[in-house]
Amino acid sequence: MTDTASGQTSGKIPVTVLTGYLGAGKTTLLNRILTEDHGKRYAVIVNEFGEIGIDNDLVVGADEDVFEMNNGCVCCTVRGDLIRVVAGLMKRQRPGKPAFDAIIVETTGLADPGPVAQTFFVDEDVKAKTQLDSVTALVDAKHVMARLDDSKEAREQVAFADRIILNKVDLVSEADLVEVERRLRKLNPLAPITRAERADVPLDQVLGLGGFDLERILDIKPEFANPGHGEDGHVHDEHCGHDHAHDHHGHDHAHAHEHEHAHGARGHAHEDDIKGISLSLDRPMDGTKFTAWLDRLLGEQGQNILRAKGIIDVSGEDRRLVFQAVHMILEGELQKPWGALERRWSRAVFIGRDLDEAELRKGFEACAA
Ligand SMILES: Nc1nc2c(ncn2[C@@H]2O[C@H](COP(=O)(O)OP(=O)(O)OP(=O)(O)O)[C@@H](O)[C@H]2O)c(=O)[nH]1
Repeated sequence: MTDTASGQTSGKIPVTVLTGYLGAGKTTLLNRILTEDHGKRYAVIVNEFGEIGIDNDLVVGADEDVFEMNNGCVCCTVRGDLIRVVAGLMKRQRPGKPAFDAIIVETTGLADPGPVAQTFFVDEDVKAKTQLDSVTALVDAKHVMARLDDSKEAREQVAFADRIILNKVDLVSEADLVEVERRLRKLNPLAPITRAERADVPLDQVLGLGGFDLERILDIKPEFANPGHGEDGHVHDEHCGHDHAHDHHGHDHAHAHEHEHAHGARGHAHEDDIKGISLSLDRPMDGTKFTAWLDRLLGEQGQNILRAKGIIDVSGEDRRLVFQAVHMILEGELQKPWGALERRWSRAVFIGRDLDEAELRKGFEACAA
């Protein structure tokens, strides 16, 4: 029986999983959910973007309710992590006075959402206390067509979703939107598609849907709720193992090998040729130099840069400079001031193909004031 006011079913905490490729708008939606006046308290689980923390700082109200899984990647190492984080959250709940009403999990843009959703069906403790409410996929209207061509993860995210939010409609024409919608429909005929700008969807279209459709997922992935290899307590993720012959969640062997490779790479990316590079600097940076460097970099290599994000300590400036890019589309602004006791440092993450780490590091460090 569903209690529609709370979205909860039989006292279990509803869980919403947000997926979508790098830069699609997941954090934008999350921040809307956290700032909108709905009288609910959400526990948020985010997955760190690279090896240094950035995402956590970009989520509003991050101090209190945001829990990090920073083992790199939700898909392959974090099912165990997710179980631990959820178990920890459950300990904070008190009968009669819940600490929060629902859990939102933001997955990394390179993950197949399957294993994350599966966690809510496989682990007994988690299963007893939570209920997967829905999987919502954010789609970047401008870049999604290319990603559907070249990324298996991007296709899986769309195919797996209970609801699709076609975001960034401001960046493309109506004709292109219709084309994108047709393509999404082919991959996922059932999920409602909602157009959005800055993820401005009514929240009741994302939260408390009671929409996770296990039967549909079992059609796509019959092993979903009954993994032979990942029994209770088996928290190490089985795609990462090298000794099992069966195709566990629709991942094939080639994928397992990609993982092997990627584990050695910094920032742990998924697809073989994609890597994440984390840069940091403990000295203040020259704002003008940094902006010029970033503009030039995106101009020259924007095709290959799937995603970039950073928080920069600008010399002579009390506020932190936050920048984000998806390919060549760059946004940057001065945000909240550094705290009096806070460590001021600059950090940036670039995820892309054919990136030259040494060159990037040199360019970044040359922007020191
Ligand atoms: N023009 C435009 N930009 C948008 C829209 N929605 C989000 N953005 C921008 O797109 C960039 C990526 O948005 P995020 O919300 O951080 O994307 P994300 O999916 O969380 O990204 P990852 O966590 O890196 O995978 C940011 O610079 C946003 O400001 C939109 O509707 N239109």
